[in-house]
Amino acid sequence: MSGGHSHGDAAIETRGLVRQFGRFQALAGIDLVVPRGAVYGFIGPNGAGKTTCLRILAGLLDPTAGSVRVCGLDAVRDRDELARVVGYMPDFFGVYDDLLVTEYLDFYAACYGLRGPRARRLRDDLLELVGLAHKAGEMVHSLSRGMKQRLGLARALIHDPEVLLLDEPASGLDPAARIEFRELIRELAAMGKTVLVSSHILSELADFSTHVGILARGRLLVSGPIDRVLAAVRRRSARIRFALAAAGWDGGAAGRVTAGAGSQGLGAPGPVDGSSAETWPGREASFNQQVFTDPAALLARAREVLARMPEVTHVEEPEPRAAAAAAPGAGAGGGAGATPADAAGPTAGGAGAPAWAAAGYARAPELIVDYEGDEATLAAINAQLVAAGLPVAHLAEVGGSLEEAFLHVVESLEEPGSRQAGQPGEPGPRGVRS
Ligand SMILES: Nc1ncnc2c1ncn2[C@@H]1O[C@H](COP(=O)(O)OP(=O)(O)OP(=O)(O)O)[C@@H](O)[C@H]1O
Repeated sequence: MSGGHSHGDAAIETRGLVRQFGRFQALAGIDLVVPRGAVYGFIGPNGAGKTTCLRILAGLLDPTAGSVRVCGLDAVRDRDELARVVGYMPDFFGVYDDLLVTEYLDFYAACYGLRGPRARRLRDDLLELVGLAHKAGEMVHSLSRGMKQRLGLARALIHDPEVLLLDEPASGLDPAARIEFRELIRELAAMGKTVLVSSHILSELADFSTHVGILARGRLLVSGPIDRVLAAVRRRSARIRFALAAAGWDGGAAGRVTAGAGSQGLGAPGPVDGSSAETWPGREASFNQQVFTDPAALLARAREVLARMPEVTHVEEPEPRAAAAAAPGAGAGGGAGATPADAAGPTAGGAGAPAWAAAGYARAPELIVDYEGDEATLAAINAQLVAAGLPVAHLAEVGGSLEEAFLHVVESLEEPGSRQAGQPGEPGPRGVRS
C-alpha cells in the first residue's frame, strides 16, 4: 500500500470545490474533509452532486474551481499517481460483461500493470473477500446484480488503493445482499482503508459510517463524526400518553380529588390533596397526581403546563382525536366502576374497555411534544408534568428517525434565505484554481 502521501489526518480534503456544467452549478463550493481510516457516508437526494464529487475525487472529472487533495495528492496535477491510491466504484456496472469473472479482474489488474502469478493470487484473494470465489469461472453477465456489485468492488480494490470511493454501492440490492455489503465495508475499514460511500438513504449508511455528510443542491449542509451530525440534525420529539380515570371514579382510598367529566375538575388548585403525598425512603418526593376523566380537559391542562416550559418548541395531538362510536355507557358519568384506568389497558368499570373508550374517544389522550435538548431534557419535561399533577402513563422519544432528520435538513434548504445552492449569483468560489 502506498503510504507516502500523508496530508495531515485527512485522506480527502476539498476546499471551495465548484463544478459547473454550463451555467448549472452541480457543486457550489464544497469543503469536504474525510479523515484517514474513516467510513464516510455521503448522503444526498437525487441530483445533489454526489457522483460529480466522487468523479472529481477519482480524477475522472476536473473541478471548475477549488482545491482537491486525496492522500495529499492534487486531484488534477497528480492525476496519474491519484489513480494508484484511489479505487472508484461507479454507480452502474461497466460494459465488459462478456468476460469470465477472472478475466474481468485480470483485465483491470493489467491496467495497473499487475500481471503474473502474484496478480492472480491477489485476484483470487479478492474474489474470496467479496464472496465470489465460487463464481470465478462464470461469465460476468450471468451474475446477479448483487454479485456484479461485489465484482465491481473487487475491481475497485484490485490495486490495493488507500481510498475507496463507492457510488451508491447498495442500490438495487436486496436486504440480504445489503447486509453482506455492509459487512464487506466494515472489513475494508478494518483493513485500514478510507471509504467514502454515497447513498440517498441515510439509514442505509448510518450503522457502519464513522462520519457522515449531507449534500443537497451541490452544498455540503453538515459534515462530521456521525454521532455529532445526528445529534445536530435530529429533531427531538416525544409522545406523551396520559392516564384517564373512569368517569365517576372518586379517587378511592388514596383520597385524591376526582375531576369530574368535563373541565370542572380543573378548578382544583395545584396539588389536590396533600394527604395523599407518598414519600420514598431518603427522598422528599411527593406524588400529587390529579385525576382526570375527560380527555379534553386533561390535554388542555397538559398544554398549559407544557407552554410554560421554554425547552418545548411545539405541541400537537398525533391525529384528530375522533370520537369512537359511542360505547355503551360512554360520556359523563357513564363509567360506573371505581377503577382508575389508563391507555395501557386498565379498564373502565371492569367492562373491558379502557376509560378513554368508555368516554367515547378513539384512543388514549396523547400529545406529541417537540423539544430542544437531550434525554435529560425529556426527563425534566416528564418531571414537570408529573409535578403539576398530570397522570403521565407513557413517554417515549419519537420522530428521531434518520430519514426524518435527513429530510428536515434538506427541507431547510427550501426555507427563505437559505436557498442558494446551484443558483446563479452566488458568492464567488473560493480557492480558484489557476
Ligand atoms: N455531464 C453533465 N452535464 C450536465 N449536467 C450534469 C452532468 N453531470 C451531472 N449533471 C447535473 O449535476 C447535478 C448533480 O448530478 P450528480 O449525478 O452528481 O448527482 P447525484 O447526487 O449523484 O444524483 P443521483 O443520486 O441521482 O445519482 C444533476 O442536476 C445533474 O443533472
